[in-house]
Amino acid sequence: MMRVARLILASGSPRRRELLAGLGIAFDVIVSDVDETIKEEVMPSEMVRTLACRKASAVSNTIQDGIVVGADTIVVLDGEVLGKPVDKQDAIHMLKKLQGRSHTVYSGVAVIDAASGKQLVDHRSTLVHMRPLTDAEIEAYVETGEPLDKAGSYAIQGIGSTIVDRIDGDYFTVVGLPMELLASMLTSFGIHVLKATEETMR
Ligand SMILES: Cc1cn([C@H]2C[C@H](O)[C@@H](COP(=O)(O)OP(=O)(O)OP(=O)(O)O)O2)c(=O)[nH]c1=O
Repeated sequence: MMRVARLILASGSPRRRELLAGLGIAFDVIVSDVDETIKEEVMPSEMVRTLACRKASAVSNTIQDGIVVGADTIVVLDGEVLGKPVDKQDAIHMLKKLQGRSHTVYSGVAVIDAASGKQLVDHRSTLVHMRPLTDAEIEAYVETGEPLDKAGSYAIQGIGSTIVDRIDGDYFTVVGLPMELLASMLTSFGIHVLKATEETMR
């Protein structure tokens, strides 16, 4: 039988958990409390890479063995970084800025082998075109509660699907975990998604 190293998702995001579960590979979830502030001015790509590494290493530092995956997602409009809203007012404010315009979603992924310390980090970005929204629509959307734990205050996979006109790029990057990128990174750590799936189906 093929040896599959213990895979660990260093994320409290239910979306990331569901996406990884969709690959059919067993994994554990270990969530750590990391400081998500970055002091220096950095490019958005650098920001999501740094935070993904911070999340993965916070977990890999606490274990001896395992392949740890961390990720981070931000929304960027005209150079302004929109993270998760602090409250409903903040969510309304973000959506008023995003409506009727295009923005870029950046997702960083870091994979660390806790035993060897080997580390890979990369990112993807996707352009999202949001349709124009009335103030009443924005308020109704925020009242659903869906925007409150999402970068940019919307979820493309949920009710937010009705406010996105179209995207240019990878859908999973917007949801928070670029799957094609992750699978290719895992290959470098000996975890072959398609081969592993074949094994489990036998
Ligand atoms: C834009 C967008 C973001 N999101 C979510 C994905 C992430 O959970 C969240 C961005 O916040 P993150 O700080 O990247 O992640 P998190 O705090 O939820 O989880 P963790 O740090 O433990 O991994 O926004 C969606 O679910 N759908 C979307 O369309």
